[in-house]
Amino acid sequence: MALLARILRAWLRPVPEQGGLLGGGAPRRPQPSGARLPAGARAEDNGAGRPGAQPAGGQAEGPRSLAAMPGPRTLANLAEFFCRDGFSRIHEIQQKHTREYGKIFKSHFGPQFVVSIADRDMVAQVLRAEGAAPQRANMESWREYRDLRGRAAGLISAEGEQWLKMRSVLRQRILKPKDVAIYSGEVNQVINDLIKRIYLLRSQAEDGETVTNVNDLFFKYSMEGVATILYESRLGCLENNVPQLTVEYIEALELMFSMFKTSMYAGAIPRWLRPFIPKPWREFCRSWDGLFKFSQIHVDNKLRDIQYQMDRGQRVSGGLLTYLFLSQALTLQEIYANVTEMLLAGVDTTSFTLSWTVYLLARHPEVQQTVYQEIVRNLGERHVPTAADVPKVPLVRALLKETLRLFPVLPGNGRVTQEDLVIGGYLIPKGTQLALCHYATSYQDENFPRAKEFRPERWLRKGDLDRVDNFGSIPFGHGVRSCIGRRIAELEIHLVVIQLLQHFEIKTSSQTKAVHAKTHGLLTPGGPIHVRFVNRK
Ligand code: HEM
Repeated sequence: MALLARILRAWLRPVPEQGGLLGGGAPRRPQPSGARLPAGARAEDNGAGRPGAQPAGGQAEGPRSLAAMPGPRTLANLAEFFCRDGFSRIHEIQQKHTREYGKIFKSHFGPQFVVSIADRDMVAQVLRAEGAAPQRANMESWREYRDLRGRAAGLISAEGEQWLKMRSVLRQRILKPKDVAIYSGEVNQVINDLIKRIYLLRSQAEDGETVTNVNDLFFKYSMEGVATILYESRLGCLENNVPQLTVEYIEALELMFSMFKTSMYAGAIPRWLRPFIPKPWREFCRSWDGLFKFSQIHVDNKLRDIQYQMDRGQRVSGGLLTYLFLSQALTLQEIYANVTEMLLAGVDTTSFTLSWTVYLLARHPEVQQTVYQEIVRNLGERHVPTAADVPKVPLVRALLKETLRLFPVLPGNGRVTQEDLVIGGYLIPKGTQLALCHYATSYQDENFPRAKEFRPERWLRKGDLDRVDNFGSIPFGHGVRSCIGRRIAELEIHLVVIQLLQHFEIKTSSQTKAVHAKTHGLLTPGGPIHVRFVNRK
């Protein structure tokens, strides 16, 4: 009974705990910074508020306190997640709560306290106000693992000065389109293997055309593509017999992603409960061990190659890893950590986006035909594209933007406020965890007319002065802490979409089912996607 009472107390009282992959829902107890609070504003949170509540302290003007902010009640929220499988519907819950409580609302998830924002202009306000080293979420569990094993933090888990130093090194090689354009050749080799694999899988299908699980196919493509750039070597993911080391890595990655669901539960479990519920933390560590081991082996292999060339007085040149070694701007431990975290961040995100793209193309033949015609008109039927060709096919870029608007792999992003902010009329104290709900904003008609419809052309610029950037859809985040792998992902997706459409017409098959998105940290297709790859005449 005493234990039960302790658990309930922990659930119902906000205390700091751990975050998800890139910050969705990491908790932080609001830290009132009294000196900066306007009179009448209370920083502490007293439970669920009511829409339209009066400002605290009886003042008619000035920002309202968090106590006045509406939001679901703690127990109702718990029931939503634990009894109604809310973990797989986080994106829908964003929309539901926005309808019920408005575009800014608060929620408790066990010991976690989060202010959610589902308004384009408020999101812009938060992101434009951020300082030199924004904090996405409380990455306590990630850092705890790294301290336990004596490992360094990478870009995702590092903060402050340490993050700033690593970001300024890495940004020099992969942040701009021209930095990654040099990888077109390597990416095209991977695409070549992918297309061969599609021919093979088709030949094994009864109708000679259907591929029954494009999710799996694109997972292998993305892993091979990202690793080609990060490790400067091939892994063999698209071969018939995938090397054992890669198989082990995929297992660790799968464990990590099944862990996101588990770690979301774990995020609500205080550390002192671990002896009673040990599995989530044990698996979290086991999975990180596997991911680090894999990266370390590949990084060490490359390091040996470089050393070998240097010992023979040969000129050494190469990509990202070679640059990191030669510049010595990062320690070896930091290189391991960054490559590990980038691979983790880069594989599923890219592969789920590709799966959604192909699904949408199969479901919308008229859109597919328009994109194909643009490719043929501007690049030809057989030309193997490079990064330099992508601006000639604006519809391909628009296709990716529209896919990510409808299915943003990370349906929400996070920030921990670094100073007191007034947002939507509420005073948000420094240290508050914000959830930026860009799944919800992506589906608001005021941001995107006929928002539910798949219309890539909405992203086409009408003239040189026209900017279609829209804070309603920011699938790669925004600002100095935005996705550092964005240009890599775009290169991999743009080039493969062009080549897929040059080779095949993508059609639904009798086995293609409507696929519902599920969130387990990432927005994934809820089941395998089947499509037919029909030869172009
Ligand atoms: C379609 C593919 C991808 C999507 C939608 C995506 C999305 C995101 C988002 C939303 C963030 C958080 C940004 C913010 O807080 O403002 C992020 C961060 C990050 N992403 Fe990506 N990402 C993708 C691909 C990649 C790839 C290919 C890599 C690496 C090769 C990568 C590496 C990272 C890293 C390291 C961070 C943390 C950056 C930092 O904290 O400084 N991502 N990504």
